[in-house]
Amino acid sequence: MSFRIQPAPPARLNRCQLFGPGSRPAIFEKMAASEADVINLDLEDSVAPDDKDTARANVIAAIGDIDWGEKTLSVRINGLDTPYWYRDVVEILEQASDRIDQIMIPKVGNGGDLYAVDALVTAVERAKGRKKAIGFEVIIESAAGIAHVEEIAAATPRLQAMSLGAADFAASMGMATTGIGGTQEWYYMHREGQQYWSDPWHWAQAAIVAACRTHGVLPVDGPFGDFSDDEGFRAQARRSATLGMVGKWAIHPKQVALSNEVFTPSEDAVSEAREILTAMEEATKRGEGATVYKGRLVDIASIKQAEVIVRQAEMIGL
Ligand SMILES: CCC(=O)SCCNC(=O)CCNC(=O)[C@H](O)C(C)(C)COP(=O)(O)OP(=O)(O)OC[C@H]1O[C@@H](n2cnc3c(N)ncnc32)[C@H](O)[C@@H]1OP(=O)(O)O
Ligand SMILES: O=CC(=O)O
Ligand SMILES: [Mg+2]
Repeated sequence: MSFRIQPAPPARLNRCQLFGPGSRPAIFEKMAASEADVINLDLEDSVAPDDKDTARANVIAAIGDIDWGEKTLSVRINGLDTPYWYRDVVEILEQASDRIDQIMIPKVGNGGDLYAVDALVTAVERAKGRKKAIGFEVIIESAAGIAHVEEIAAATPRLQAMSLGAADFAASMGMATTGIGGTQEWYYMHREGQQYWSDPWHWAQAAIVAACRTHGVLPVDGPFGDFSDDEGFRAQARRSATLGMVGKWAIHPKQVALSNEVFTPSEDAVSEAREILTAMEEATKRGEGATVYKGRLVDIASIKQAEVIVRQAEMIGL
């Protein structure tokens, strides 16, 4: 046990991040009207190379012109391996209104990548006298990214959130699939004529959650490509929530309600968590560190578990 106290992540909702291409301004108002906690206007992979300049201009205008309500507003810039990213950073910070909350940096490979973006962002913010320091979020979506995940989580105090990007991750790892998240046909165990599907994303998700929790960053599950498969999305999101992730991307508006459903604790879960806290308060008054709740052990660790759910419920206002 370290003497260091685990830092709290940013106290804001991140149950669903809705993405939309910066080259498709007709959907921006629809994104703003959605129930997503976070909006990601994309300049990266959903925008064709010839549209990069127009998309950047659309996004810069939309940041100030559209009423984004209480949402966290984020722009996904292009990767550091492209000729576009520095202009994304410079033009957004020179021209966009203070309504932007964060930029998302894709395909981060090590802590030095974030140092480089931080240096550029800091210089432009100072030059323009911007009062609101912009936050960062990153996507772990390469072999290098997952190999250096803890260094990345620790790289800058600007970092708020970290997502697993299953599509690029699979490509970078050489995984034999074109599926984006969810169950993979060939990833199964075989016993006595039966197949049992396992979860190829689990180990990377667990590494991301551990790095994020160590450094006070929000861990988020990325895209689930088959937006016709609601049950597949739910199952993926439930596994992520169980592992400690706080939310998931929506790459189509119909995934927003599914994600909010999974990452909002149910009434039963919240009542049970509150009852555990009460049971432990009473146990503490009796001088006991452990007691029985509904026929099972609860102890001081149960207080911390229950507090995770109660804190989330309080943020949502349940
Ligand atoms: C996989 C790796 C990644 O990097 S994922 C992150 C980057 N990708 C993206 O940002 C893609 C985001 N999604 C989209 O571009 C679109 O949703 C795609 C998947 C192309 C589907 O668009 P479309 O064919 O218009 O869908 P649809 O006809 O079913 O739309 C129904 C109504 O919803 C709207 N809509 C569509 N997409 C969005 C969105 N992202 N946000 C908000 N609204 C959206 C459509 O305009 C349509 O609205 P209406 O009913 O006509 O009023
Ligand atoms: O950017 C996201 C991904 O899955 O790739
Ligand atoms: Mg990607």
